Amino acid sequence: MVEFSANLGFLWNDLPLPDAIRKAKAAGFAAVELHWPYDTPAAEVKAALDETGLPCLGLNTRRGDVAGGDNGCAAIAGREAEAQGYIDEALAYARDIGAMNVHVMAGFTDQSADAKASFAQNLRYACTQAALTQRTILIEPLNHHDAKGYHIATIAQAQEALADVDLPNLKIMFDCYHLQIMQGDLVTLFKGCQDQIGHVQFAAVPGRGEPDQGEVNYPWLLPELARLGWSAPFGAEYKPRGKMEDGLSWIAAYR
Ligand SMILES: O=C(O)[C@@H](O)C(=O)CO
Ligand SMILES: [Mg+2]
Repeated sequence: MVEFSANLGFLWNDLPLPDAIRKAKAAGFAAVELHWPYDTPAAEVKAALDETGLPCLGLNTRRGDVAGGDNGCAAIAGREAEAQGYIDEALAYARDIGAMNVHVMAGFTDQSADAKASFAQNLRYACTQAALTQRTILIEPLNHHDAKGYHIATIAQAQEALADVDLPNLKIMFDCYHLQIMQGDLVTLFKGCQDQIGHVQFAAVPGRGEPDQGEVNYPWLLPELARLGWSAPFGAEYKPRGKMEDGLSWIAAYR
């Protein structure tokens, strides 16, 4: 059966994280994943995970100065100390709550050789630290409408970064929403990098709402990716169009 992970960066994000975890459990999700949980003590998140029995699949490194336009800084030359501080923080939080993946946010760059070198240096650091506790580091191509100028926007760019680093615990976050916008042909794209994928996410295109309308036929696509071998929960990373609970009927198409 296809299972889902509730991305609590978008779902129930008006609630304290422990309550959002309980809501995800009650709605039938098999896991949760987080964006930036740092305002909530890890012990509170861990207690809610233990209470519900839900695993947390991952969380992101901090983005830096968001009001100033940052979206991560791991590929910004000259900010390595800051980036590595965010990596340490994220890995410590992940360890405390038992999350196995940390998504390292690259930031906006000119994709110069310096940016690529800085990204590789920071990712090597992240992977080496993550390996000490058998964790995986993720990088995610983001689409050029929502995140214009983000360091990686395609699978080829992510694969180039993986090749530069060449460590087995660096994987790709395959977000169908971003990749449909940037590349399309999602099944072929998935097959071309399947062994390099660490997590799969999805949302409607366009609009990023519930995955029940738009360009991508998810009730066909997600079972197809499962048939091809993807067995972990798919990350429901969408922005509810209306009231959160009213939008959950999309799940019925998979039951
Ligand atoms: O797709 C996204 O935006 C997320 O997966 C994320 O981690 C933040 O950019
Ligand atoms: Mg995503």
